[in-house]
Amino acid sequence: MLKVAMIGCGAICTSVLEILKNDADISVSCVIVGEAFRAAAQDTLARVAPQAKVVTTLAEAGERPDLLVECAGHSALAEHVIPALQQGIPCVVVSIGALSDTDIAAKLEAAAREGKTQVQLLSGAIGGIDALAAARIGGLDSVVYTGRKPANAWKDTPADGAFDLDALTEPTVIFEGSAGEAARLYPKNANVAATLSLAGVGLDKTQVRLIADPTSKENVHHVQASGAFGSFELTMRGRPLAANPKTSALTVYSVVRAIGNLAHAVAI
Ligand SMILES: NC(=O)C1=CN([C@@H]2O[C@H](COP(=O)(O)OP(=O)(O)OC[C@H]3O[C@@H](n4cnc5c(N)ncnc54)[C@H](OP(=O)(O)O)[C@@H]3O)[C@@H](O)[C@H]2O)C=CC1
Ligand SMILES: O=C([O-])CC(=O)C(=O)O
Repeated sequence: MLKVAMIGCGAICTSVLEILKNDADISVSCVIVGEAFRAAAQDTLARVAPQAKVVTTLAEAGERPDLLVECAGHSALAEHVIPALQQGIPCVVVSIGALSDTDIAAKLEAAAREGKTQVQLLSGAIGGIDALAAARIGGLDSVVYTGRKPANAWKDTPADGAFDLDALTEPTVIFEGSAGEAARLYPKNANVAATLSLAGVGLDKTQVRLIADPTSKENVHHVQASGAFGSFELTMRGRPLAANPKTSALTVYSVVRAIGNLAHAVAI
């Protein structure tokens, strides 16, 4: 039985817990939340993971998990993931854009080395990371990423104000630049851009375009990569989660897959 601690009790975590409650090989022992979120998290866990404690730090849980799963936000890496790695607890994370801060990226790697363990950067809402990371070994020439989401997915971002999102009638480019800049400006919407960069040509060289599309009901991720291996082009049309239109449902399944691969006898 794999004992799992989770960080964040939002859209991804709740959907992950709903799926995991039927898996006899996995037990979620605690969910780490911010102090202000304790009561709401208790209500959620009563429904989807009654055995799990609500805590604000891993230390408060009083027991060591086999795995720490981050599905909270960029700040959770410094706050919870780095200390856990230092203690030798393996971690999987979805807030990959946090690594656009080179200080956090360096501390994450140093912590995993110190704890003689590993942090796995999950593919989340995007596919093809296996192909891209393999292609990088032969040498990549370019990676171009376009992220297109419905207009409401850009609420409470720098695009909200710079553009009148409610009044858009056609697809509108709200950002064009490097993946590093996209990840910093859009921490809840450009984790895919960061993931593609880290697997590919890096945060500065990965070209990113972000589009608010009032005609779309999907989160559409388009990637073009070329290099010594040849080239590929990929389009993912992700269904957004009802609880958070910024997040594609595939992110949930990516987390469940990663946990299952560590818990089950056969991994795929
Ligand atoms: N790799 C990928 O493809 C994707 C990655 N993501 C990442 O996953 C994150 C979570 O997504 P989602 O579940 O949809 O978002 P939600 O906003 O629905 O839930 C996130 C929850 O985590 C909490 N939280 C944030 N920071 C911390 C922290 N440091 N410690 C404890 N709790 C924290 C939030 O609290 P509060 O609201 O108070 O901040 C919120 O309750 C996104 O922010 C993004 O970084 C999302 C989609 C795709
Ligand atoms: O879930 C998605 O479609 C992608 C996303 O939010 C991100 O890249 O941060």
